[in-house]
Amino acid sequence: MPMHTPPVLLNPLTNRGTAFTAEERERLGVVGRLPDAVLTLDQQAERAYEQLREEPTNLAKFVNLEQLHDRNEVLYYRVLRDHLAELLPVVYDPTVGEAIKRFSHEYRQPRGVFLSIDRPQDVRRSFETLQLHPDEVDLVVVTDAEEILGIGDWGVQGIQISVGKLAVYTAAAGLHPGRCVPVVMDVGTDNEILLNDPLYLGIRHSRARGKQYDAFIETYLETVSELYPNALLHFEDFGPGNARRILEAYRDRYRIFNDDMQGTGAITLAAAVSALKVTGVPFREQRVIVFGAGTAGVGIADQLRDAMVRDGLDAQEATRRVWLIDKQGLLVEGMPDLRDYQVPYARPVAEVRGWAEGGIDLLTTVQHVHPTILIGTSTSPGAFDRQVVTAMAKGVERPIIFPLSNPTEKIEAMPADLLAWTDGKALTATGIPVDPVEYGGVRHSIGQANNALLYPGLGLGTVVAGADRLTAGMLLAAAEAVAGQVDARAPGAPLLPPVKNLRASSAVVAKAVVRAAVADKVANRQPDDLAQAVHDAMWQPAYGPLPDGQEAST
Ligand SMILES: NC(=O)C1=CN([C@@H]2O[C@H](COP(=O)(O)OP(=O)(O)OC[C@H]3O[C@@H](n4cnc5c(N)ncnc54)[C@H](O)[C@@H]3O)[C@@H](O)[C@H]2O)C=CC1
Ligand SMILES: CC(=O)C(=O)O
Ligand SMILES: [Mg+2]
Repeated sequence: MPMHTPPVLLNPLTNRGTAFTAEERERLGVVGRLPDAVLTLDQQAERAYEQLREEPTNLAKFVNLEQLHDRNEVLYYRVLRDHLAELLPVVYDPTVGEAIKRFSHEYRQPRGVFLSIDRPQDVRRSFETLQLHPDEVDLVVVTDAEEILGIGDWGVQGIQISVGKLAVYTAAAGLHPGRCVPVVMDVGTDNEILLNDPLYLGIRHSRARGKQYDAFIETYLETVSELYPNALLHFEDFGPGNARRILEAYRDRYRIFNDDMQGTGAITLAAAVSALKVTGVPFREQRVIVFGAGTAGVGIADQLRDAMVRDGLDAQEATRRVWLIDKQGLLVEGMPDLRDYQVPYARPVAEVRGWAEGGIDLLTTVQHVHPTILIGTSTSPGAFDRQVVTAMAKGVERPIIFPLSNPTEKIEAMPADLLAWTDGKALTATGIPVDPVEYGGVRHSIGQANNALLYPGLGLGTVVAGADRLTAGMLLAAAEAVAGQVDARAPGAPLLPPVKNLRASSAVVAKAVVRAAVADKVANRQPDDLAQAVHDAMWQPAYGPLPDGQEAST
């Protein structure tokens, strides 16, 4: 018989390692299987952090933290919570992009659920292996990895974005890690690097599309919502065609959320609300250019357009104040390659006649439109260059410029350049974390307009309300709650709350979301004491009493 290791030490949700007391070691049958000393969680956290600091690169830190995650979840989240601003860029954006590219080579052990399009009959039993009851799951994050961050198709390796998004939900908003499930739908990959890599761990064929793909999505949604009827179903980093199609087809039937469209739209709206408090110019007078008209770009366009409608414009007037640019240039009516979701924003031919021969580029559009807001969701690094930015600054006193592409190597412009080119006037926020910038004797803190600053509180609010659906009202409430936490009018102040306050910020967002869910009549719970209910729902990384039934295991 092989040597036995007690399961309590192997399960990261139960393992406490050297923090098990003598009495617990006795009770759990692990006597003699740990060194003698009994450490506190704080001591363990100090040691884990020390080990982490010795790692030479962010990728090595990522691997170190994942191994800790696989050994002891409480300790992992304690370290993450205590050093959130420092470690969020390691477990999430931008390092997670690097980890996704390296997944098959850095692989240590599985985490999450791996669904294969070649075996749709296994979807149900794959989830059943988790042995979770219908009321034991709050959240399922799934990706098909077609458009991971700005780095494209990474096949099965995209599981790490589901894991990373969930780490943020727990660290930032206290979603219980044992009630959250990361999933990858492996539908094949068109990435030749992966298909030709002998160590690639996913299915070795091109991406399934059409009927087979659609049936797989349907199977997924039916199965997960039947097994876990209360769970929020979060979709991440699907390709532009599928992301929107899935949300629109199923948003009325299932409790689904597309983070790249809805979360990004809402955090960008929050940053814009904050910036307009500085400029004093209302939404109905904004002129917006969105550069990169894909999942995130059009999600943002929709949110900003809706803000203009709330500010008094009719839908058509509002749409006319948003200019979308994609690979072919400014999107103009009648272009043969427009995607269906881009069509409403395409400009009339008459408007742009004489602007340019052929495609109309960003600079030309800026020179004609005099935008007040410029958004980057293009994955095109450096696209907001000095010429574009100075042209924009000629037409507006305080240019609002959000280069949102991730990871770092994809960003349209760095804030230091934006501030230098506009003599410190730019109001900016970025998708990646950026250090403060000194300019003109002012220290400018740069808000992180990343959906991670919003979706944790949104998810927590949805869970606390027991909401049947995630409504537009809940998204708007989340955006307003984020914006309400900052006053960007002081020189150099950020447009968004800092990451180090994310836990408190998420609680504020969650309360606003519960109120909106009640107002939208989708809430199944309406707590009398909302602040307490949100606080109680937030899982803390601490060793409580051992759960009932956790006895010596063989
Ligand atoms: N800050 C945040 O919270 C978020 C940021 N993003 C970032 O936005 C970027 C786009 O992501 P998705 O919208 O999901 O991808 P997507 O693939 O749906 O959209 C990208 C769009 O940019 C266009 N594009 C590519 N090169 C271009 C160029 N040179 N000029 C103009 N347009 C160009 C593509 O044709 C496509 O329509 C990524 O870098 C992603 O990391 C996405 C979601 C959230
Ligand atoms: C932040 C995020 O969701 C993205 O870049 O895709
Ligand atoms: Mg994403």
